[in-house]
Amino acid sequence: MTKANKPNPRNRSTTSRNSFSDSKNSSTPKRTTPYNPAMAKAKALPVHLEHLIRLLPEVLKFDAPADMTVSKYFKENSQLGNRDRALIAESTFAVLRRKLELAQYAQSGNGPLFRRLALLGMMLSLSEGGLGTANRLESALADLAFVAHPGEVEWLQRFVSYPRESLTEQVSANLPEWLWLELGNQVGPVERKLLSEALLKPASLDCRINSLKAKREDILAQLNELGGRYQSVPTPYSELGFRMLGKPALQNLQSFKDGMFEVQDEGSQLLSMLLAPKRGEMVVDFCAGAGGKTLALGALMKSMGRLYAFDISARRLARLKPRVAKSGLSNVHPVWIDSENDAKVKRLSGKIDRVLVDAPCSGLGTLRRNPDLKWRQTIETVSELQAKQYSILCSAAKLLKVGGRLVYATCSLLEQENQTIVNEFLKNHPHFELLDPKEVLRGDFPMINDLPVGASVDNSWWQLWPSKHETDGFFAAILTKKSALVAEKAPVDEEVVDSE
Ligand SMILES: C[S@@+](CC[C@H](N)C(=O)[O-])C[C@H]1O[C@@H](n2cnc3c(N)ncnc32)[C@H](O)[C@@H]1O
Repeated sequence: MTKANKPNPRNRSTTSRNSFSDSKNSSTPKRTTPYNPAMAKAKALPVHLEHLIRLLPEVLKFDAPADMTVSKYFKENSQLGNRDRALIAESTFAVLRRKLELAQYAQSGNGPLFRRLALLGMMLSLSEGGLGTANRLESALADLAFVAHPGEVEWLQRFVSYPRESLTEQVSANLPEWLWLELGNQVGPVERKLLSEALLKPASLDCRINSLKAKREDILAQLNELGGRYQSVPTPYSELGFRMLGKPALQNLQSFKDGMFEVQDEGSQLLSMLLAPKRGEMVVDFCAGAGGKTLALGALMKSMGRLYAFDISARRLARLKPRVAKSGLSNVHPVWIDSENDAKVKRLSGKIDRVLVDAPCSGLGTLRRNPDLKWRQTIETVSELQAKQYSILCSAAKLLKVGGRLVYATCSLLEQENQTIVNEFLKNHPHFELLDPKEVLRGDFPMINDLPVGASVDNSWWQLWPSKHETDGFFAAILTKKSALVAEKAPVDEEVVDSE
C-alpha cells in the first residue's frame, strides 16, 4: 500500500498568507484577534488553530484515511492558501504521530481538549521543519505568540521539558498495544525502540530523476540555485534520487511539469531496481496503482519492450495515465483487471520475463507519512489482508517464464504479510526458488558495508527500515521460476494447491 509517490497535501506550501481574512463560508473560522502588523510575518495565526480545532475531531474518528479527510476539509475551505494548508496538515499529522503521548499530556492544562491537542500539534509541527525550516521547540513556542494565551505558553513549555521517563515505553513509542507487542516479538525490544523513534519523524520529500529526460546533477544545480525550501541533496543510496530539505510546491516548477523528475521515496526507488527489467522484455507491474513503481520500471527499460500496469482500481490507473504521458514513456500499457484471476491475466500465462507484485498491505512501513494507519489497522485487518496477498502472489506467479524474476513486495513491517506469505507460496510451489539478494544484486546495486542495500547477512529477504535506511519500511522477496512445473501442465492440481 505504498503511498510514497502520491502528491500529498502535506507537501504543499506557497507564499499565500492572508487567505484567512475573508470567508464567504459562514461556518469557517474567522479572525477574532485584533489586527497587529507583526502578524503579517507570523508563521502561525489564531485562524490556523481554529481550523485545526475543527479538523482534528474529524480526522480522529478514523472513518477514512487522514489524508483524504484533510483534502476534503481543504476543498470545503478553499480560501485557505497553500502555506495555511501546510501548517494545518502538518499539525494534524503531528497529532496523529504522537497521539498517545499528547492525549496523556493534554489531560493536564485548561480549555477544551481539542484546543490543547491542536496547540501541541502546532508546536510540534513548527519545530519539526514541517514548513521547511528546522526550528527547535523553543523557537516554535515563539512562533505561537499570536496563537497561545500566556497560560497556554507556560503549559506548552512544560511539555517541552517534562521528563519523558514518566511515560510507559509503549506511550513514548506512540504505538497501539497490539503493534507494540507484535514488533517486540518480531524484531526484539532494542530494534523496536529504534524503529518506533524513526517512525515518529516526518518523512523527507524524496524525488527520482526520470533518466529519459534529465540528469541528477542538472536538476540538483537548478534546485540549489533556487535555494530556500528547494535546496536538495543526493539521496544516500539511489543514484537517481535526491532529497529536498524543504517541502516546496513542485507543481510550480517547470522541470517537474515537464516530467524530468517524480516524487518517490528512496525506498520505493530501490525496490523498483530489484526487478532489474531489461529493455525489450515483457514485464508486469501487477499492483501498479497510480504507477509510482511503473514509471521507475519503464525508465529502467529505456521505454522499450512492454510493461503492463495491472490494477483493480480504475481510479488509480486513471491517475497513472497523465503521469505516463508526462514521463515520455511509450512502453506502458495500463490494464484494468477485475481481480487477480481476470482472464486478461490468464492470457499472459508463462509469457512474462519479470513480474512485480507490490501487494496491497497494511502500510505500516509508511507510518512516517501515514501515521493514521497505526490507529486504523488491527491484528484482524492484517490477517484479512493475508488471504488476498497470497492469492495475488499465486496468480502473478503464473505469468512468469521459466528463468524469469518475480519480486513480491510490501510496505509492511510485519512478518505476517511478508515472510509468512512467501514461505507458504514456496511450500506450495516447489518449482519457484527464493534468490539471495546478496548474490543477485551484487555488482549492479548500491552497496553498504560490502552488502547490497537492504540485503542481510543472515537471510535471503530484502528489507529497508526507517531506523536504518531513513526510507519507508519495505520488504521484498526475489523469486525465480526454476522449471515449468507439472502443476502448470495440470491446472487442476495447481488450483488445489493455490486454494490451500
Ligand atoms: C501498494 S499499492 C500499489 C502502489 C504502486 N505500486 C505504487 O508504486 O504506487 C497496492 C495496489 O494493489 C491494488 N490491488 C488490490 N487488489 C488487487 C488485485 N487483486 N489485483 C491487482 N491489484 C490489486 C490496489 O488497488 C493498489 O493500487
